[in-house]
Amino acid sequence: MSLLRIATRKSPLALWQSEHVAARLRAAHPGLEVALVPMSTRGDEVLDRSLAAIGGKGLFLKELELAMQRGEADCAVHSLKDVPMELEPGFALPAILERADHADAFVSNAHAAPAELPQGARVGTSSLRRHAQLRALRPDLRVLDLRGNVNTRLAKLDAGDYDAIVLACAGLQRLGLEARIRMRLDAPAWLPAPAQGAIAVECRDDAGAIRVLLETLDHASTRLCVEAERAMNRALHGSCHVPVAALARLRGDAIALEGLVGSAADGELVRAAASAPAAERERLGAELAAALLAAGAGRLLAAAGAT
Ligand SMILES: NCc1[nH]cc(CCC(=O)O)c1CC(=O)O
Repeated sequence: MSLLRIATRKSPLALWQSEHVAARLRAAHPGLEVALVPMSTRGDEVLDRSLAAIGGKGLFLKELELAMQRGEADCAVHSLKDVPMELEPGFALPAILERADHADAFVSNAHAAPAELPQGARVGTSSLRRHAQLRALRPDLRVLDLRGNVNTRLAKLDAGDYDAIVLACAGLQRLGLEARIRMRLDAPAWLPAPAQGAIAVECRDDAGAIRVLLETLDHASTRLCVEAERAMNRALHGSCHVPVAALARLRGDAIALEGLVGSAADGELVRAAASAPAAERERLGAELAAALLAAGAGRLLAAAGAT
């Protein structure tokens, strides 16, 4: 193979991530030519309706998968947290890159932390997971919808539409916007989306040579952790537009997994944590999901329309 074509969304973050994968591939495979194929997806175009209403986050992948099926691209780069728990049949994720910062970021021009927001302040996020955790911290906050790419969301904050917003640290760091982070929102009090901060590369599962090439970028310990997080998420509902958070960390040969299910309506959070040998990460994820359900998470998921 001499040319590898990477299908990518066109947002600045998606382009950064795809350029990053391209640079890593060029470094690992001298002589390989790598080109980006930027594409628009329905998830990027339809901004006036919620993602759930237009079919969930899989919409960000669909067009890229069609391009691979048509033979117009060899692989596609995604934020793993946007990849559905069940991949489309015929596709594989041969590379999960080393995870960047997994945490969420509190971003505000006037306030240094959620605790310092005035009573009834307006906080922007369209994530049920962030919404529920914000309401758990501060039931008085007014959580308002906020869609669009990272730069668009920051522009809306700067225009005064919100007193604060919550974004992923990883996205801000990749875009050179780390200075916008006022406070990291981190475990155990605050949990990220399953697989947040990890970049994944998808290809057709029948693309043997491409798979082998992409596998050179795979980061084993990141994969162990995000597979545990995704197993938990999969056992809870099967989609990704739900108030579910998870964080797995490797401690020697064991994985420590924390998870929560929340309610955006009233800020109730159901939490659980467990550890297991890394080899048993799928079982660990399923068992943590069962523990969350036993603690009442099913009612919160049903209320969020996830079941
Ligand atoms: N929902 C969009 C999205 N998908 C991945 C990231 C951040 C990068 C990552 O998690 O690797 C973001 C932006 C955000 O949540 O602020």
